[in-house]
Amino acid sequence: MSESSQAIAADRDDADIAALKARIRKAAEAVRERTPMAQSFTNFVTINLVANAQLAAGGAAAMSFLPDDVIDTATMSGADYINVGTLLPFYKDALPKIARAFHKTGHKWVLDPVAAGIGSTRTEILRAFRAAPPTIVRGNASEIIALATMWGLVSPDDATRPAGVESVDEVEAAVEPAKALARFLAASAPDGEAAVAVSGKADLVTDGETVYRLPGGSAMMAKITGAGCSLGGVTAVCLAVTDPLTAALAATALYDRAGEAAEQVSNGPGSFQVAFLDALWNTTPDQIASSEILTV
Ligand SMILES: Nc1ncnc2c1ncn2[C@@H]1O[C@H](COP(=O)(O)OP(=O)(O)OP(=O)(O)O)[C@@H](O)[C@H]1O
Ligand SMILES: Cc1ncsc1CCO
Ligand SMILES: [Mg+2]
Repeated sequence: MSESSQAIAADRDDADIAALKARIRKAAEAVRERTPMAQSFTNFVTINLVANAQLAAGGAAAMSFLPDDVIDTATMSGADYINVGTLLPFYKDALPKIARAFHKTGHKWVLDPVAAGIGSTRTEILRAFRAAPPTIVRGNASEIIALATMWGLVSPDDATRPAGVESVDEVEAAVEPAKALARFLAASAPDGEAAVAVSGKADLVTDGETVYRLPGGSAMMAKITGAGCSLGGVTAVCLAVTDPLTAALAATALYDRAGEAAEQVSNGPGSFQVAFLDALWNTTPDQIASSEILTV
């Protein structure tokens, strides 16, 4: 590329990021104004943190494990959240049933594929979601790699090993799987829009075309359980008011800023979790929208 075309491309990138930040600000303001409800079918370990984080971020929460409850309430829920962290045998029927109902009506939902790759029940459930996919997948790097591999979107390599609930891969290793996953989700979405968010030291969000990187956060976020699970729930709150890419970016940026603020005023995991909820509450749409977003 010549120097002048490089400069034109850089200007276009700057304009795209500015437009995206305007959408993020509008979404963050809409969450505060409208208190959108995002219903969750989530794991037992972190269910309380998920609900509290959704409230602190400006949304409303409702938890259920009954397909009829979840499917009926979807009409009141701006977007749903499904997290497969702790599974029971009946989920094998319940979760695909819920996903199919959402698919039929075009209801938007966020999936956290916790521990993707571990156990035949979890694998069966995650495989079933391929035919009725979510709008956003949010996970750590290992989970994103495992899900994209399971769905046949990237070729298997040694990264298909079970990952547990903690990531054993760097965010960078998940770039191509995340893009492939986002393109697959977009192709299945009624309006052609979807996103994938990969959390870690530096977070990554993609719509399948562009890869956005969001630096920041706090290492203490990995020392409490459920920073990732609750980020999924807050992403669903944002998805209730905006498009998938903007929702994933807004929630990710909010978590990075809130993590930094909480680290400043806490002195261990217990006080960090409390300070983190306060920080979710106190982080402004302006701070969220001013977050650094890189496309290189
Ligand atoms: N080392 C780190 N530095 C900065 N931020 C981090 C770090 N590790 C995690 N985070 C942040 O913590 C949040 C959760 O990410 P993480 O990758 O730990 O999710 P997870 O593994 O799914 O968590 P869990 O399953 O416990 O809910 C994200 O907002 C991410 O940016
Ligand atoms: C610790 C743990 N085990 C199953 S789900 C969960 C929460 C973090 O993913
Ligand atoms: Mg997780």
